[in-house]
Amino acid sequence: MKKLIIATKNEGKAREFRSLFPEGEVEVLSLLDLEEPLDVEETGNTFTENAILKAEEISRKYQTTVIADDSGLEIDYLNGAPGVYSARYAGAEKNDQDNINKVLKELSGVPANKRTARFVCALAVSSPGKETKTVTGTVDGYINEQREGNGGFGYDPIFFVKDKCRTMAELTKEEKNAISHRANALEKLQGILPEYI
Ligand SMILES: O=c1nc[nH]c2c1ncn2[C@H]1C[C@H](O)[C@@H](COP(=O)(O)OP(=O)(O)OP(=O)(O)O)O1
Ligand SMILES: [Mg+2]
Repeated sequence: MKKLIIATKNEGKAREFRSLFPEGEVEVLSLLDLEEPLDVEETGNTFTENAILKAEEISRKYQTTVIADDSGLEIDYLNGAPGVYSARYAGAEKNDQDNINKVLKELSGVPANKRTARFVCALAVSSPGKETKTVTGTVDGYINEQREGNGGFGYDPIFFVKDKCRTMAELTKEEKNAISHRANALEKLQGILPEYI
């Protein structure tokens, strides 16, 4: 079976990638399945730059095809923050609950029509001896007043999906996979992926 490493230490992302690839066709591993994985520093100014950094470094180390995902939340009222700092918004320990609390505090009292936001996902695919390619996917929504739902990960409990009238955390796995920024980006990658795996 073809093997693909997803250059992530985020269990939520790894779970979604496993379910986005048809079972039995591609074996999807993440850095959480490997011993002593590298920690790639995210020094880029954009999601795309960070995805390239992660994909190329991990692909070089394991000499195999790697997809990296750099993603996050852009809130218009905060001029695009937390953006590339989404994971470390409330501090270096990358705590989802602290990050959510910080966003809710910053948007406290802000009316519904000014709470527009989007999730962005940049994917980079890298393979030894091949040119790295990137794609980006997005999904639009609003920042909810409080947490709702237990599904997903990260900022999902406060991300109200425009087209679903529920938060991302209230959607089933299948519903999220049908509309998410990650699924949207992966769809764009499908056409070129066979050249890499
Ligand atoms: O579908 C999503 N639903 C909710 N939140 C999400 C989603 N997708 C990204 N996010 C948030 C989580 C984290 O705060 C940041 C990603 O940061 P990002 O650096 O790309 O990932 P990470 O550090 O958790 O793992 P890694 O770099 O090992 O892939 O955006
Ligand atoms: Mg990261």
